Amino acid sequence: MSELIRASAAELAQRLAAGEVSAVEVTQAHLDRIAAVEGDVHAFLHVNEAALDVARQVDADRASGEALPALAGVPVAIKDVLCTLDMPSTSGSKILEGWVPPYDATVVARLRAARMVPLGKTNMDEFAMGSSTEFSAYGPTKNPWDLTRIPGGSGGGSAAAVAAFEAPFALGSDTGGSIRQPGAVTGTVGVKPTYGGVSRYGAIALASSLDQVGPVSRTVLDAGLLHDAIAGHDPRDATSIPDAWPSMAAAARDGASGESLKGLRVGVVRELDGEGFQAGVRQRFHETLEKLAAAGAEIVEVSAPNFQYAIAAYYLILPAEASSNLAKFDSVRFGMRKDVAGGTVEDVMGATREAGFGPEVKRRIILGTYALSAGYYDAYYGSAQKVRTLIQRDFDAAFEQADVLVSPAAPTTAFAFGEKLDDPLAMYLNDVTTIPANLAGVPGMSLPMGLAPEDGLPTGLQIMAPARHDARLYQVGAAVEALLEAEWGEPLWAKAPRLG
Ligand SMILES: NC(=O)C[C@H](N)C(=O)O
Repeated sequence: MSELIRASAAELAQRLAAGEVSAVEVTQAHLDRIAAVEGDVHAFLHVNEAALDVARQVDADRASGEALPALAGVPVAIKDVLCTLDMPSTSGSKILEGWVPPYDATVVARLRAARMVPLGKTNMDEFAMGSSTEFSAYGPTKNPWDLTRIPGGSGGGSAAAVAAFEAPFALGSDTGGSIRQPGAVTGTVGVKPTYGGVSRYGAIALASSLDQVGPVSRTVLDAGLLHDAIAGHDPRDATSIPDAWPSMAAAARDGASGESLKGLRVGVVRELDGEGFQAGVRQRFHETLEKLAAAGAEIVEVSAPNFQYAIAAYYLILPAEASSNLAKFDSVRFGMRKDVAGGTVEDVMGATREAGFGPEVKRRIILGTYALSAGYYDAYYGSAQKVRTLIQRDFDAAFEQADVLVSPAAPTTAFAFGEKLDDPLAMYLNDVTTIPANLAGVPGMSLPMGLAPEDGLPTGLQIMAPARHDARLYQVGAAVEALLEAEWGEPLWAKAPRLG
């Protein structure tokens, strides 16, 4: 295994800038790794044939003395929910099989402007609906820690690619936990930025009032570097916040000393612990709290009584928005078309959607259409929106008592394939800790907090901050990471099976 694939993006950037290694060498090392482990992991739906050309151009420009951006030549993987001009973008669905968009998502354009090297498109649950990648129309991704287990979802491909050293970092999207829950179960770092912090232009929409694009990586600093590369105002996304953002990477560097933990008020959300949480996850969580207290943090218990309704509200709001967002897959404008001999336009649309959408997508379209139908609108969608406001108020109250809120990032470690496939509610419960942040628009980070004693699999700590205070997540996250790594003697990812 080349040592280049185990280097962080920050280290690669430094070595590239110093001329110690070329972008072609770094890219080739990752392509070799992809070739070696993809048969087991299946993190990618498409590997970028142009990756080496992009790398070669970076090397040529560097050789000619051109001043290049800091991450020039660093490879990155991209979740297939994001539109890419030169690669198919399927969102994990058959209905978009082979579809190559006519434009790049803004975040992808920003990676290109930063001269990073796109390695390919990563697997995901169809249209980001799921927590295991088992709903991908192209077969599941396997968890690099245990190939019989799920890598989380919907962004299991991005998380597994990073955990298996196929990419130093990757882009994901998080509507109810799709960056953070895969992060938790693969021992990686995942961040859902503040709603509006990162452009969604060219991100295939699931639920527009919840979706955010964000980074997945092996270190908090790397997540910050990628976050910085994609953040900032985009006039093409009406929900994009116009203000400038502080550097997340700088916050991570600043946090690593641990100084910021002194006197930090860490709020433990009572409702996100206890029943339904795996014993080993709870054990690691409470040990982490003890370590934070020993490092000078003040641990306070906070209550968010309406969080218990978050999943119920989410599964009305999300299907309502998704059913309307997915109406555009009508067989006329783009994507799959199933012709029906002698049929009407409606017949063709019906046949296409029947053939093109998988079971979870159909379930949510039916749920959403029902929730929005005349006579039920106020009872379901209207009530869910009111619950959403109550959850936002719970956050406001909690952030008066605490600077950050913490919980386990997922209730269990990675489960086995098939375990929750026939039980949608059991699948939905995976996001019990992550959904509140989406409903309120606040940022959340998941980072490794050790292996669960009963199964030796990664557990994740979630840190949440008030809206627009993403930098605080990085500062605190880097401090927690340094604290835990000092005790383990090495980062968690160093314990991952080598594969390949
Ligand atoms: N899209 C997400 O953030 C994942 C969530 N598990 C869902 O199925 O909606």
